[in-house]
Amino acid sequence: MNITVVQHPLVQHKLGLLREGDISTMKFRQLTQELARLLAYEATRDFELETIQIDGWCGKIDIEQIKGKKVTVVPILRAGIGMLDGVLDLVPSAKISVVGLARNEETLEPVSYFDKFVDSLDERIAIIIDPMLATGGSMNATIELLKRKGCKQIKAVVMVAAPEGVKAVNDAHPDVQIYSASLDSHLNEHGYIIPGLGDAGDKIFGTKHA
Ligand SMILES: O=P(O)(O)OC[C@H]1O[C@H](OP(=O)(O)OP(=O)(O)O)[C@H](O)[C@@H]1O
Ligand SMILES: O=c1cc[nH]c(=O)[nH]1
Ligand SMILES: [Mg+2]
Repeated sequence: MNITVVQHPLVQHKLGLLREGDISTMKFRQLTQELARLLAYEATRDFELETIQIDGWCGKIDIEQIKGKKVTVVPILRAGIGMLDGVLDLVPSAKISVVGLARNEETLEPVSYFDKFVDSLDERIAIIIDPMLATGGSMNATIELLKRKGCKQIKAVVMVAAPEGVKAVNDAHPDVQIYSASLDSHLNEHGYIIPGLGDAGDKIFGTKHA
């Protein structure tokens, strides 16, 4: 299975705190941002650098900068929004593309309701963010939208992944690297990740049901 599970102690500690059953909206949101920041650090580790010359205080010097056009971060609505600020802390000049998808609770198929992409996607690295990779339907739909717009370098950053979703993405898009804080056990009969986090969107937006 092609996935990078980030084993950093801070990542594992924060993930454990997120799994608390009756966690508050405030705590879930805060931990999601902290985790997103750490996961983004790992996902950007292989970004290419180029050397440029600038005027330093003592004359011309060579410095390194990230090569190419600015990255685009792609939150999948709604829950992906919860990770956005954490990722932007690390890549503050990133452009943001948005994809709105909601899973049909019966069929588990993603239903598209919005998208808005930045330009020149063929020249940008896209980092898709969504806390949950369950069946993989939402992630694959987003990857397909990006590829249709010409995007060639895509990374997927999630907090928790199910083996079923990782396989679905690996099979359809072997070129897309997946980063996660955890590879969990399986999906239950309702398509929820076990042990997972429950409904991440509801927990981030405070719409969680009793
Ligand atoms: O891998 P999949 O089976 O497609 O499931 C994962 C998707 O489900 C959740 O979103 P949801 O549809 O609940 O929307 P929300 O973010 O508005 O809560 C989650 O945030 C993912 O986008
Ligand atoms: O476990 C899951 C699966 C889909 N969406 C969620 O928010 N959680
Ligand atoms: Mg949801």
